[in-house]
Amino acid sequence: MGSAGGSWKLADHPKLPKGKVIALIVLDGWGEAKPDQYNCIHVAETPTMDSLKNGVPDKWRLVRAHGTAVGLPTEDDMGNSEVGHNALGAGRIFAQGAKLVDSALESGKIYKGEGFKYIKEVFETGTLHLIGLLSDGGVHSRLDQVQLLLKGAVEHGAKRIRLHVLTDGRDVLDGSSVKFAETLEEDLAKLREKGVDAQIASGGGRMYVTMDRYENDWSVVKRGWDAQVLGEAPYKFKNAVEAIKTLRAEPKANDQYLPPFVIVDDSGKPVGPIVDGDAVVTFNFRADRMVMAAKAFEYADFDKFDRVRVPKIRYAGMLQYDGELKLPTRYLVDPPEIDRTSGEYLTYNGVRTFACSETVKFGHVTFFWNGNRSGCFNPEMEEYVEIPSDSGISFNVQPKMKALEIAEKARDAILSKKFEQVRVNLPNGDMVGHTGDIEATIVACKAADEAVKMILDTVEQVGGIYVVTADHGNAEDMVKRNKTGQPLLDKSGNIQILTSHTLEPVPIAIGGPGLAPGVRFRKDLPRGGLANVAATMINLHGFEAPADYEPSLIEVVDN
Ligand SMILES: O=C(O)[C@@H](CO)OP(=O)(O)O
Ligand SMILES: [Mn+2]
Ligand SMILES: [Mn+2]
Repeated sequence: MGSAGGSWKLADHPKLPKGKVIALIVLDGWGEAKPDQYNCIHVAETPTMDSLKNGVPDKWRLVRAHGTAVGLPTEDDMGNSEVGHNALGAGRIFAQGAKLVDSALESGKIYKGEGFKYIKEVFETGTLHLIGLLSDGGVHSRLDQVQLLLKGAVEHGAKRIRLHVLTDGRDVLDGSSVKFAETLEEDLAKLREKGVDAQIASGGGRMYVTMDRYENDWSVVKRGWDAQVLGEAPYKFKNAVEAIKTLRAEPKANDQYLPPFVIVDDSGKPVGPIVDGDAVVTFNFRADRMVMAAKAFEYADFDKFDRVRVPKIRYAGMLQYDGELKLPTRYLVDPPEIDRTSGEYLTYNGVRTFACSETVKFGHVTFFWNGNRSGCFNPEMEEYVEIPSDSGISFNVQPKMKALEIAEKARDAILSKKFEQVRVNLPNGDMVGHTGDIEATIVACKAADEAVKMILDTVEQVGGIYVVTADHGNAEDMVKRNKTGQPLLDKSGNIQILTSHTLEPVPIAIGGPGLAPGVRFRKDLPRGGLANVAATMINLHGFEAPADYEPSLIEVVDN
C-alpha cells in the first residue's frame, strides 16, 4: 500500500492556513427529516444544532448518507456506521461488503476463491456451519445472500449444514424474525427433500448473543460460543420458528435481545454443536460485530472467556474483518481495499489527531474512519481515547450515555493545543434510536446537542474551526411510514416503531472563529455525500486533497 504516485506529501492549499484546531463532530444516527412527533431531533430541545441550521445559510447543508453515495448496492439501502465512517474518512466511495458479496455470488467467483476451497475440503466428512444475522436489513448481512450461499454450498458438495441464526429487530422491524426464520426453514426443508441434512441448530438475539463489538461485553460472544459450539443454552426447542415465537411471547421480549437457544432432537441432544473436522463460515459482511467471534474461532491463545472445548475446524469469514490484524485469515470475498485514508495522509503532513468516543462507537471514529484498520498510523501524531460504555443495558435506560464525558475529553484535547484535529462520535441519537423508545430518544438528542455545545464553546475560546456532521439517519424518524409518509399501523392499530437507520440525508455545518473569511459551501455539488467531507477537512487543515478524492464541499471566495 502506498500513496497515489508514491508521495504522501499534500500540496499547500492556495488560500487556507495550516495549524488551526478543527473539532470534527459526528453525530451518530442524526438525519434531517420532516418535523413531526416521531422526529425525535425535532421534538427534543436542540438549540445548538438548530442555531447551526438557522445560522449562516452557506455554512450549513445536507449531504447524502445512504445508497450509492456510500457504496451500497441500491438507493433503497439505508446508511450505516461502517459505510458512513468509511466514506467520511476515506474521501472516496468504495463498493462495500453488501455489494462485493452480491457480485461474488452472482459471478460465482465466491466458489473459486481460496476461502471457499478451504472450507470445501471438509464437505465430504464434516458439517458446514453458517453463523450470522438473519434478516434482509443489508447492514451486516442479507438473507438472500445466505440463501444463495446455501444453494452454492450444496452444489459444491456440502452434505450436512447447520445454521446458527441471530435475530435482528434493529435493521428491520421488531417481530420480523419469525418471518425470516420461516423463510429459512422452507429453504432447508427443500434441501432435506433433496437428501441434504440441513437444519437450524441454534439462535439468539443479535444484541445478546455473538454480535458484540469493540470488546464491550465478552459475555455476549460467550453465549454464542456456548450455543453454537458447545450446544448449550438455557432454552431448548425442537425447531427455530417455535423457539422464536415462544421466546418472543415473554413480557418485554424483542428480537434484538432474545436469549440463546439450541435446537435438540427427540432424545434431547443438540442437533448441531461444532466439532472437530467441521467448517464454520460467519456470513455477516460487516466487520465490527464479527471481529470478536472471529477471534474466538481463530485464536489459539485466547483468554476472554473459557471456551471449554476448542474444536479443530476450518473457519472463514464472509469477508476479512480486520485488514491490520488479518482477521480472519480465510474469507470468502475480498473486502473493499480502503487505502490512503485522510487520517493517514494527515499524519504524513504534520496534522496531529485526537479521536474519541465511548466503547460502542469507539471503532467508528478510529477503525472504520481509517478504512477498517485497527490502531494508529503514527502513535506520535495521534491519540485515540475510548471511554468505557455501560454494558449489559439497553441504552434507553441511560439515554445520555457518555456524551458529556466525550465532550469533556474533546474540550481538554482542544485546550491542550496538542492536536489540529479533534474528532469525536456522539452515539446518542443512534444507540437510543435503535431501542425504539421515543421518550428516551428525545432525551438522547438533547444530550448530544449539549455535548456539541460544549465542544463549540471550546472552539470559540481557542479561535478554532468546527465541522459538525452525522453518519446516517436514525433518531429523526421513529415510525414506519407508507409511501405518502403517513405512519403505518399494525393489526391492533398501533404505530409500527422504526428501530432502524433511515434513508435521510444528514446535516453538515462549518464555522468557528478560525474559519478563514470567504469559506463557504459550494453550490455546484447538490448531490454531495459523506465522501466529500474528507477533502473538505483536508482543505480546512490547509492542504489540497489528493486528486482522486471526491471534491471538497467548500470554496474560498474573496470578500
Ligand atoms: O448497531 C449496529 O450494528 C448498526 C445497526 O445494525 O448501527 P451502526 O451502523 O450505527 O453501528
Ligand atoms: Mn452510525
Ligand atoms: Mn446504528
